[in-house]
Amino acid sequence: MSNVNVAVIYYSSTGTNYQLAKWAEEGAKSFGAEVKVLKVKELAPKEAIESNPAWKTHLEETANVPEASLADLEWADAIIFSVPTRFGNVPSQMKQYLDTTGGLWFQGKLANKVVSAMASASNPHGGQEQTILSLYATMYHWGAIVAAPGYTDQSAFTSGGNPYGNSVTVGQDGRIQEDVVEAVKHQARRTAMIAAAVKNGL
Ligand SMILES: Cc1cc2nc3c(=O)[nH]c(=O)nc-3n(C[C@H](O)[C@H](O)[C@H](O)COP(=O)(O)O)c2cc1C
Repeated sequence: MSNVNVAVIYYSSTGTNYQLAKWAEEGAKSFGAEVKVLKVKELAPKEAIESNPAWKTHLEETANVPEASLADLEWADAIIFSVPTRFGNVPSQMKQYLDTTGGLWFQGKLANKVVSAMASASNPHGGQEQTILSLYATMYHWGAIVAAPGYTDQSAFTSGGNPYGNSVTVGQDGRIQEDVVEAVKHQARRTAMIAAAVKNGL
């Protein structure tokens, strides 16, 4: 055990970001971290969900995944986010969760959290990088330490090479087009490793 707590917090309508979160869980666990995979609360109207069978199925399949709370943020030394793009921004479900963190921020309890993020879109250039950067803007306000993967591992060169955080393209068939498994695990391990250094060194 590395005495580091990692929260992997995601939003997913149709499963892509849940899959990224699960690979990140494996990566952080391989560092010896204690890991929680947590979803943010679904806020979409029932009619919208019912109109998309893949969305409805995914929600049912992940009904047992716990919802992220503010206590989870206090517990976590490192947080890895995963979100689908919404026109280059984070989904409103994730934004709503982030908007509940004002109290923790005010008390200084989000400072020095080590964070990184992942994203997905339907198109190869559909806004993955911008979505991650949009999320990082909030992290800078938190006083968090952004542990972007950069090109710190060979896996970056076979996974699409997004240095801000791993990202994927999801085809019409719902499948992830890039081979990002090792790169996601590396990102998670690195985020946990930097959190351990911060926690044990500060
Ligand atoms: C409101 C909305 C906006 C979206 N905007 C974009 C976009 O600008 N570019 C793009 O490539 N995909 C866009 N998408 C597609 C999603 O990013 C894609 O369905 C998602 O990455 C799948 O992730 P998930 O399976 O975890 O839900 C959008 C989807 C929705 C519902």
